[in-house]
Amino acid sequence: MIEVDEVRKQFGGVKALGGVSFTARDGQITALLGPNGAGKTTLLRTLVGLLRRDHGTILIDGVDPERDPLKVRNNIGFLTDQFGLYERLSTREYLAYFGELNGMGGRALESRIDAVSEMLSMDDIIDRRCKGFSQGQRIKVALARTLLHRPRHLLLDEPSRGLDVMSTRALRHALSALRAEGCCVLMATHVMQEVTHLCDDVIVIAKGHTVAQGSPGELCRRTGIANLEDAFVSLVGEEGILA
Ligand SMILES: Nc1ncnc2c1ncn2[C@@H]1O[C@H](COP(=O)(O)OP(=O)(O)OP(=O)(O)O)[C@@H](O)[C@H]1O
Repeated sequence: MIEVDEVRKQFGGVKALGGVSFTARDGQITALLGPNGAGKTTLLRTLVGLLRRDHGTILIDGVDPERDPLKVRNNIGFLTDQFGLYERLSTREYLAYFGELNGMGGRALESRIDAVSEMLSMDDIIDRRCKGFSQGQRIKVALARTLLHRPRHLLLDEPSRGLDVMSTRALRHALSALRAEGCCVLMATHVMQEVTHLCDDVIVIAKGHTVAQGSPGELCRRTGIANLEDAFVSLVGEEGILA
């Protein structure tokens, strides 16, 4: 479970997070929805301890990432918006390398690589060198790396960007399977269809503040608007969209 209370973060004069509070539960996929610049990436980076917050409380299964970063990182998979692949390595070699860094090895690592490759439909790229991979192929490899050590918490920054229809479906199936295993998934996205069909809970943030939290149905009921996209626009306001 991820518990966030009144988290603030400022970069010089830019207030990226002005007071974000929410709870993301185990066995649920929680969407982080917000206009460009709302603070989603900053929030995810702060949750994994890559950025220090200025104010507020963060607990990942009761552990503060600033107090015990190693414990929290062992318990989290983070798909960032910036990732580097090692172009001279094949996907399998790349995953084996990061698996070993996470303390995995031997047959267990080999079969986990096979399982993740199957989960994300990566047969065509698993034994190819990463050099020249398309954006969608690169995201798949990064996602596979994120899932390798079976993290209890999964933080994803726009995971479906650049993915084709089949890969998007594979991603949805993978996330549904992880939810069924009790994983806590927190996912920043701009794809409303994904939120409607996949997510149990939605956190709406605008200008660094939590505006609302609830299921897609609850947000529609609260705003009196049947369509989630229109409900979202109503919650953040035109000002939020243009910020
Ligand atoms: N390292 C940084 N230095 C200065 N400003 C930053 C830094 N990182 C983020 N910001 C600013 O903080 C605000 C929030 O940015 P953030 O990337 O978290 O938004 P986002 O919700 O992820 O946006 P998008 O949907 O466009 O990816 C923006 O105004 C951004 O310019």
